[in-house]
Amino acid sequence: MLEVKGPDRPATISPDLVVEGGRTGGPASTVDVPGDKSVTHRALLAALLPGAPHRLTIRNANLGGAVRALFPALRALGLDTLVEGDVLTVRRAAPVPQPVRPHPAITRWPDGIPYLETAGSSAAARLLIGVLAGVGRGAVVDGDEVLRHRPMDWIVTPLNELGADIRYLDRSGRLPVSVGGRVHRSRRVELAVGSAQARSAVLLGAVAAGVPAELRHPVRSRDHTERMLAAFGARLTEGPGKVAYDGGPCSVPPLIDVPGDPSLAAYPVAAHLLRGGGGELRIPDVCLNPTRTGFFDVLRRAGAAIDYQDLRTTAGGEPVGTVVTTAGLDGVRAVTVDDPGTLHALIDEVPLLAVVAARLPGTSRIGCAGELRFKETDRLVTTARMAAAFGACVRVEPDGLTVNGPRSVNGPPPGGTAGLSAGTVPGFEDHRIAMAAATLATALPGRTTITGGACHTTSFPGFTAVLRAVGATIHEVTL
Ligand SMILES: O=C(O)C1=C[C@@H](OP(=O)(O)O)[C@@H](O)[C@H](O)C1
Ligand SMILES: C=C(OP(=O)(O)O)C(=O)O
Repeated sequence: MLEVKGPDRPATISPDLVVEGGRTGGPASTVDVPGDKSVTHRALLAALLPGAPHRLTIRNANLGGAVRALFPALRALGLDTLVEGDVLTVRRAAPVPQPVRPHPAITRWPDGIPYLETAGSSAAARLLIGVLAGVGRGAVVDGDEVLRHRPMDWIVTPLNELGADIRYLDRSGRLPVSVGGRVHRSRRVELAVGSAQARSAVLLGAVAAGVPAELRHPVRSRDHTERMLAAFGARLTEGPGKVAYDGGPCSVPPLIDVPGDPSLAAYPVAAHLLRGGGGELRIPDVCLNPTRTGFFDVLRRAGAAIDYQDLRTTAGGEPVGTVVTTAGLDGVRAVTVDDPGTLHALIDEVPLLAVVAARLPGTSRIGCAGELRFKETDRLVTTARMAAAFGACVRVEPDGLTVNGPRSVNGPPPGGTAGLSAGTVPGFEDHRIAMAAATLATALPGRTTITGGACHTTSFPGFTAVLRAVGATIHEVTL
């Protein structure tokens, strides 16, 4: 029996998701997905950079739980957030203190600095710590019970090398931390992990402080921070394995447009491919930054009909276009991810890629994925357990997953289920696991219940509506 490592998952707190699979209606030929979560986080935090406008408007914002997790912390720092449709406005306002989340070992919190807490969002906490260290604003940064188990030394060690004074208030390497001092030493720092959150936190710290720095990194993972800062006028030089900042100024514009989230577009694309039967699906205005398109690129290389059209570049420096997919997996081969760059370009899509791979003939291998053990759950283990509940054969390796699909070299029969069946499947209160399960379930005849599956709102508000638009029958069950 596989164990889910890390913190005990909370008892299911989200409603279940129920999918009546195999009953596809007439799918829409075009669907939209929300704005990108990573770009929205960065745009929001830009409001804390020196010289940021008094009023910052973010259009097409992702308004899922992970982004909203930043609102109370920003409010405590004197920035109010106003949501109108998918437009997010950040304005200066009187600070509103954030209530302290009880902690089993801390009864007295540091005096005189605000307590900031970003619920379960690690991107929010890590990037916030970087910006605070850069602007020299003291604060306590904390998270929920799950986030308190995720590694923070990835950012604390390099930021302290640059002169910040970030201290662990309980366990070493974990939240909560106090942020003090200020980035002031110009250094070359080596990042231990490929995490884009780590690189972004340190880069934001250096740029917010106006202190030159060179960051050596093992993988060029998502580079939205670099693109955004460059669009703001920061002078960054990039080379293999490094990014350098010269200490010069940058200026935050009053309006930031967020492109569609490719990690979210992956679900309707996968549902459409799994459903089969031809027919074209178009998803416009998706961020096609190559550090994010790994899911599509890997499947394209394996023979899936996925195309990019209407390509252009936004003012923020992000490539954007329409993702066009033709339904069906006929002739698509097993997939292989064996380099860190590709893995990081699909890091949040690994659970989804694994369930798609369970429908591909032969053995698929997703490697270089050790960092997935430090997400909301150990996603190598939770992916395997979720997939096993459908009857899929997914093996956890030290650094990834091996997925055994059906044997036939000709692929599964059209509309066949490759030995997978609907049933009750754990969602582990992890949005990526729950959404991958729901997507596979759309293609399997019968009813699948994903326990706690409605946690998809963390990153994908409107997930059920988008799946319905591509023909799925899906609803939430509130007990
Ligand atoms: O930089 C970001 O916004 C993110 C980077 C990734 O995490 P890591 O960079 O830690 O791999 C990703 O999993 C997360 O959803 C968002
Ligand atoms: C891992 C994720 O986010 P974070 O690391 O910011 O919690 C995610 O959205 O899948």
